[in-house]
Amino acid sequence: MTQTGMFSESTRKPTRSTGPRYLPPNLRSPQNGNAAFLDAGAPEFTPSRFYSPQPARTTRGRGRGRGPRYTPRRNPNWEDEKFDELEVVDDTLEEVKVPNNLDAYEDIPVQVSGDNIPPPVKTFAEIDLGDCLKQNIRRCNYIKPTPIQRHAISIAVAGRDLMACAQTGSGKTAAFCFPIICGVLKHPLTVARRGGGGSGLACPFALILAPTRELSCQIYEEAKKFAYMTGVQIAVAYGGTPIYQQLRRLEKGVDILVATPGRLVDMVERAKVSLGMIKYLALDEADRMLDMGFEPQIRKIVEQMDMPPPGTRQTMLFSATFPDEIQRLASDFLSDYVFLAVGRVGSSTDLIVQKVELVQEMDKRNHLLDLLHSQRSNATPHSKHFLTLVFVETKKGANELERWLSRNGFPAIAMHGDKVQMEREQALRSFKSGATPILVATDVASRGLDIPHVAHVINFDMPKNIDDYVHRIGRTGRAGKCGLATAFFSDKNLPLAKSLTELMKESKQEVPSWLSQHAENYSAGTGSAGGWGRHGRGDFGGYDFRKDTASSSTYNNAYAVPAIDGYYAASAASVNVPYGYTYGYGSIVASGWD
Ligand SMILES: Nc1ncnc2c1ncn2[C@@H]1O[C@H](COP(=O)(O)OP(=O)(O)OP(=O)(O)O)[C@@H](O)[C@H]1O
Repeated sequence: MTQTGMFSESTRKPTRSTGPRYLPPNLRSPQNGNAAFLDAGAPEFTPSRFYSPQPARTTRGRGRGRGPRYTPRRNPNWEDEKFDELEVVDDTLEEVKVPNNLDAYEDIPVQVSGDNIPPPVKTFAEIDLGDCLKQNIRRCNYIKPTPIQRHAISIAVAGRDLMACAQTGSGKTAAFCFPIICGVLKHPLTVARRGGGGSGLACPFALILAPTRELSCQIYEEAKKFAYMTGVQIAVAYGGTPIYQQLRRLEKGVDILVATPGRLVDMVERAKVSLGMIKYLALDEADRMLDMGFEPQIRKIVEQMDMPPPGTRQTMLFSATFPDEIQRLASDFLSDYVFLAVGRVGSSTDLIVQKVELVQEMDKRNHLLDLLHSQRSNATPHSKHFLTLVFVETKKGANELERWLSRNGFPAIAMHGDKVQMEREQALRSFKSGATPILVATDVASRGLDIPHVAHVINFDMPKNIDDYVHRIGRTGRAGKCGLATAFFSDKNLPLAKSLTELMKESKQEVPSWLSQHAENYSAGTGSAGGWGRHGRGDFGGYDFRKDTASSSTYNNAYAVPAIDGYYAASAASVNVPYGYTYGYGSIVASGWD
């Protein structure tokens, strides 16, 4: 029998399920925007504000706080905004709030390589982030840093370039936002120098690039929360909406610009944005930004538009996946960088229960209906509010499935690149709020989006490669919560069998025997190594491609030290371990990273 009991393995004919379907704990028993720009009267900042925050409004923006009254110098360019309003408020789903469980990331091995690596921290308090930012970190309820944050923030605040890879939902956004905001606060620019002096040319100090409009907006919203009441000016630029509104905002001056590449190129070519002052450059979903689709635009932005060169600017690349060839390409943009991998590059988190079902193309719709009916009938008062994200291959397929699900009693909405931006945003809003609890999307929704309450990701059509699968399923199981991912695997997907098997094994998932068999047959038939060949060596563990080329003597300043509380603390002592150190379990250290 197949893993799911839905199909007979020998005939592969569908046999309707009679027994109860598997539902993971998160679906069973659940104890488990676009606001206007910046703060209410945010004051112009000065270096002293880095260390001396203005008194917080203790009611989180509602009414007056206690303590000494602070009347900030109002800047007419800033519109009133309160911290609470910077959050995506989804009152309808308030009752299903599941707390983050960041302890889930404690056991993940960490590998760091490079020269003179700054040691990690255990708490936010240990890093010199400034009082204002620290206060906002507390406001966001970030009690302690996740592993990627412990390492990356310390490395970035020390001024080092960074290529960082960590699992989906493990807090990479804050890992690049905090050092950037901290850097801006330490080197404040005058309004004129940041482009707000009426020159019509915005000169941001930091640039964060992301591949999709929705992700840019999300990073922008997050960054605004982190920079609340600091005076740091943040703006967003993305396509699909009138450029003039965004340009008007930029005319007021900007410290941190979050952008999609196309819209940014347009603005630079219109001489509305200069990249000449960029000190910090962050690429989120960096492997996507440097793959064939985006690479020419990124090269143009980074190499031909006045941006200071590597070494002068600080560059940070983040993703959950980092194929070798992209690492190689990315090194053009970096200078003496540290490579950081939390978990193995491109691995998935075992917080996500992965199910693979053998379903032929013509049976997929009925199979999906069965799955949704079963989910509905097993739902508890709590889990009935959870959201389901269904990935399909084509835009047309998304529209068709949306209509078909809605006709069959499952309210769904589609999101894809052929929809106008307003429709895309509307779809996402409706999904996030729970008004339409099923989103049918193409890969436009596969990366970076942090949507609370997504409990189930269904790969109705499998993606073309395993990295996309990792990002897609990563829309659930975030911030330490669990999630479920179901994949419909058909004959079309045989080339994916080996890498999927390996990914599942590594994430401690049960691999159906038919899938293992396909994996063996397919790689034997094609003579292909398949699987993790994308990382060059077919091994497990974080992997810095420089290890294949660098002489170890270049990287003799690294160290490894014993675990404290299940985590390894750094020691200043160099023990002359060639090329990098590894945090985590001994078994991982010996697993072939060196
Ligand atoms: N230190 C922390 N404490 C509490 N919550 C956190 C912390 N860091 C991040 N989070 C929360 O975890 C969630 C996931 O974070 P984030 O979106 O940055 O993940 P990511 O690693 O960028 O994921 P992806 O690879 O999908 O882009 C967010 O809701 C964020 O607010």
